[in-house]
Amino acid sequence: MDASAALMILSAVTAYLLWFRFISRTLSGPRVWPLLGSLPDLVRNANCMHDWIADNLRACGGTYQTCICAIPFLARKQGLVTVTCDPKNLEHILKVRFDNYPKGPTWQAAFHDLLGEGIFNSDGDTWLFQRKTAALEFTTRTLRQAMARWVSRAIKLRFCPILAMAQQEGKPVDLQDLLLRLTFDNICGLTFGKDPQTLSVGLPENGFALAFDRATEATLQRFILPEIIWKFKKWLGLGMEVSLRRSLGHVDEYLSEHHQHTFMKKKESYSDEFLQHVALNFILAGRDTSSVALSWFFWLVSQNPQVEEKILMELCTVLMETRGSDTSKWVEDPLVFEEVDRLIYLKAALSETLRLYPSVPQDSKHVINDDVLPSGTFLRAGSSITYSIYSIGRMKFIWGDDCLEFKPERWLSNDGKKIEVQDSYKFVSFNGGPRICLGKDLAYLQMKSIAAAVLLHHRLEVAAGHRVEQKMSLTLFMKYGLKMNVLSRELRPILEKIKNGTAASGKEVLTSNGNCEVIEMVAAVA
Ligand code: HEM
Repeated sequence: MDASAALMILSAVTAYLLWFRFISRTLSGPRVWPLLGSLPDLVRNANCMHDWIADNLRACGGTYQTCICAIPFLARKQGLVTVTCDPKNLEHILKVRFDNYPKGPTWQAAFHDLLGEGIFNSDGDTWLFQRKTAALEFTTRTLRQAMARWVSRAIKLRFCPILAMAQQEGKPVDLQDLLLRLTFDNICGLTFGKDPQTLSVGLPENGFALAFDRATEATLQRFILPEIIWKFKKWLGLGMEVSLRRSLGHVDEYLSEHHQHTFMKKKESYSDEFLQHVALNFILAGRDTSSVALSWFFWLVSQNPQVEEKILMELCTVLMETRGSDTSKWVEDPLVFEEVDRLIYLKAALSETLRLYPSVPQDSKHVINDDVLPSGTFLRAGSSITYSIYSIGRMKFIWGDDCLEFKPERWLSNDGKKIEVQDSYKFVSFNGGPRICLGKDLAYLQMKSIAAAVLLHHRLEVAAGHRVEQKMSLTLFMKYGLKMNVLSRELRPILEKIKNGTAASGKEVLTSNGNCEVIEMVAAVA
């Protein structure tokens, strides 16, 4: 090697070391390794990513910056990542400077084959147009009634019989799988006007559901690789890209047979392809989110018997008022909307579940122009910012010292009669700002109906030896499902409690509308 080559190598190494020193100092957060950035830490914590991010955020006061790869060009181009859970920053990104923080090109490119330019995967005018059209539909009673109808039918005709059979046979069920099937059937009913009945005795496989799952999984793989690599694999037809292409073929086939959407179908100017993508976006939005929230809810309730008891006391009180004292009438039919609407404590318990186990644990946005967050953090144009919804619910500085406890009471007003309005950016499990979840009210209606029906009929306990762990995915699934034993529900002790509670306090505290008749009925039943 001659002297000039040695000098060049020495200069390159020195330049790199200076750059690395700069990067390590500028970025606060998890360790930045020479060349590999925070990649080794990321790999090491791959199985507990959400808790690892929460620990980092706790240590850094709510916001940190890191880089995936410390090589100068890559670090600048795509490696600089800001992670935050500070509600003020969230309000800034999701509302105040909404236009500066779209989903961005990386996200859109990865999801384009599956979701096209549907509402989940678009920005700017394309998104705004769909948002306005869908928002009109989501505020009508028709959609709410349709959801109530699809949910009630599936609960009565299929979900309850499957649980009753499991109870009779003494066999555990995978509740997460049943719930996924149930919410898939509901959302297909709502979107196509037809229930595919993937939740039926024998649990039949459904080609569309399987293809859809495979396509989502293959799409997620794209986020692990740099864009250029997965695009190259797609072009060559390699690895998961083959599976993605095949699955998308099946999905398209199904959609072209069933594309009678309940909304947007009236506007005949839309192309079939566009309408199919609209449908897929709604299925993705409304299926996994509600079912994983319910899985964590049933698990949390099984671990917190005092919460379960309060849910049941509220449920019995409402049913006593609406259906009388004959308890056989309580389980004949699922609850109707007016009954579901009165279950305030149940709604608080579901919100508390979503605070600790948000269905979408991390979300991210692209930075268009240089900006400074309210926390003082500088964001470079072209970088991305991740907001950790999972961490927001687990910070003492946001939710207090008891932030890790499951306490539905924190959502209630002092008299316990209504949900206390929370600062919206400390609870972003349904997102916030102009892109807030459109299905929030439908989701509560659906989740409350399902939770009420299950808890009224059954007591659930985690099957012996079953491990409840988080799966590292865009949605917070349980890695091994949720195996639960289904036991019968005995309502008598609850009714006794209502009776004694009322007698002891001498007040009508247990009637949701102060109706004295209820107290007499409780006495009669218990
Ligand atoms: C517990 C249940 C649910 C949770 C936790 C939830 C959460 C979310 C979150 C976090 C987003 C923002 C995603 C993003 O932009 O990256 C979102 C968007 C959305 N959700 Fe939900 N969702 C739920 C149920 C539903 C249901 C049942 C529907 C439809 C029937 C629905 C429809 C939508 C739509 C259309 C969007 C896109 C809004 C937009 O980009 O303008 N969601 N949801």
